Amino acid sequence: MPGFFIGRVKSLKYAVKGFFLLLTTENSIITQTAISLVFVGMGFYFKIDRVDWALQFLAMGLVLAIESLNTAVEKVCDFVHPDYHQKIGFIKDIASGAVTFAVLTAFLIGMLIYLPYFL
Ligand SMILES: Nc1ncnc2c1ncn2[C@@H]1O[C@H](COP(=O)(O)OP(=O)(O)OP(=O)(O)O)[C@@H](O)[C@H]1O
Repeated sequence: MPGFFIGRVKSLKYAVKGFFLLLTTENSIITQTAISLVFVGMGFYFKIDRVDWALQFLAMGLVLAIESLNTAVEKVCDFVHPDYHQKIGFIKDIASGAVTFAVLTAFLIGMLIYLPYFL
């Protein structure tokens, strides 16, 4: 049983390490984080309500999580096959497509929250 808990703590340690690696080394994640912070600022400026904060954080988390997985897929592709290959291109394209789903969802949530303030 103690082995189970030691294993979980170690997994958490690696997860936190990966979190900081993404935030400090990956330009796409740094950019998405900066955009998220702009929306946090907008949330304070327009005094959005609790549900809108929750939806906004959900949208930000969704985009950052999918973008992080996309980065991992790109790294695996580049590691296993650094040269050009049609299948690698296809895999990278559909991984980016997953990011597009998340970004479109976040865009719709952003519109629903902020559009009324501009009308
Ligand atoms: N080895 C490859 N073989 C075939 N096509 C590739 C290969 N590498 C990249 N591509 C094509 O180029 C696109 C961009 O790939 P790339 O790895 O540069 O990602 P990116 O979107 O520019 O991400 P990042 O800016 O985070 O590196 C892919 O979606 C794919 O269409």
